[in-house]
Amino acid sequence: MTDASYRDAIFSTPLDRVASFSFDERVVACFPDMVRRSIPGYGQILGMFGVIAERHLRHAAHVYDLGCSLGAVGLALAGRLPAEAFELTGVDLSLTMIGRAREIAAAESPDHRMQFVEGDIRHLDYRASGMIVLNFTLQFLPPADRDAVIDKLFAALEPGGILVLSEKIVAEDEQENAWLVERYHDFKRANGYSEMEISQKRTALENVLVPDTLAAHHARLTQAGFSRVTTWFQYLNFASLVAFKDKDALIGAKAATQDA
Ligand SMILES: C[S@@+](CC[C@H](N)C(=O)[O-])C[C@H]1O[C@@H](n2cnc3c(N)ncnc32)[C@H](O)[C@@H]1O
Ligand SMILES: O=C(O)C(=O)C[C@]1(C(=O)O)C=C[C@@H](O)C=C1
Repeated sequence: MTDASYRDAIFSTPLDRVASFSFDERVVACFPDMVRRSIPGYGQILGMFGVIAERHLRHAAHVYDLGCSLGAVGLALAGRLPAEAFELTGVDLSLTMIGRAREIAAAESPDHRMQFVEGDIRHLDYRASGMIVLNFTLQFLPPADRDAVIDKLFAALEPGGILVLSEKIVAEDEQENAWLVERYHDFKRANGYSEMEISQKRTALENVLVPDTLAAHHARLTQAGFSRVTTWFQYLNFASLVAFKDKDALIGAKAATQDA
């Protein structure tokens, strides 16, 4: 990205009281560095969105990027697909994120049709879409609100449509989960975070980022009506799933340049 991005040092000094994590201006300023050093596989997941879209997106279809932050999903698609291939709407609760996303998209992909709107993905009137992406967003909704959002997204998807859902996850087995969390903290150490940063961020995320199990994600997506759900990526306690609206979605994947 060409934007000025600062190194994430938000939890690097001792805090008397660690406030709940929020996507405020300090987080926006260091967000690219924070996600790169905190989400295992973040860059690899982004790199696959264009590849998946090439195979499943109807020509000129509408795409939603929900909880878009600085618009990385749209930029990833724009890096791979021509301007006429899709139209994208990014939605985020944080107006600061949306403002920066608009600036970055205008600078980096001025020819692609991408708009960024402030909004709560729980209360949106969704338009028909070929692809909907939730890249590390559902985990921030209160658990009780998650089913209804996924139901709405299923209804908004066109025939042949896909939902891509990336999430921090919790393993059902307690020991397996402890191992994954410990290795995740090692991953953060290896990326330059101190013990204090790791522990204060953990406290700040309590009751803010509430992870589900992979089984719960699969069950929710299946319950909403998706015909097929596949976990296509997992790196420690971070995973990405793709949910297909229709039964024949797998054989329905098209050649990269072919129009639907
Ligand atoms: C971890 S970030 C997403 C990262 C981003 N998708 C990416 O790929 O770089 C989570 C985002 O979800 C947004 N968010 C949380 N709850 C939301 C809601 N109810 N409606 C819209 N956005 C929400 C936050 O403001 C934040 O920008
Ligand atoms: O730092 C952590 O512990 C995380 O869970 C990473 C995570 C996420 O998964 O969304 C949490 C908050 C920030 O948005 C960036 C990354």
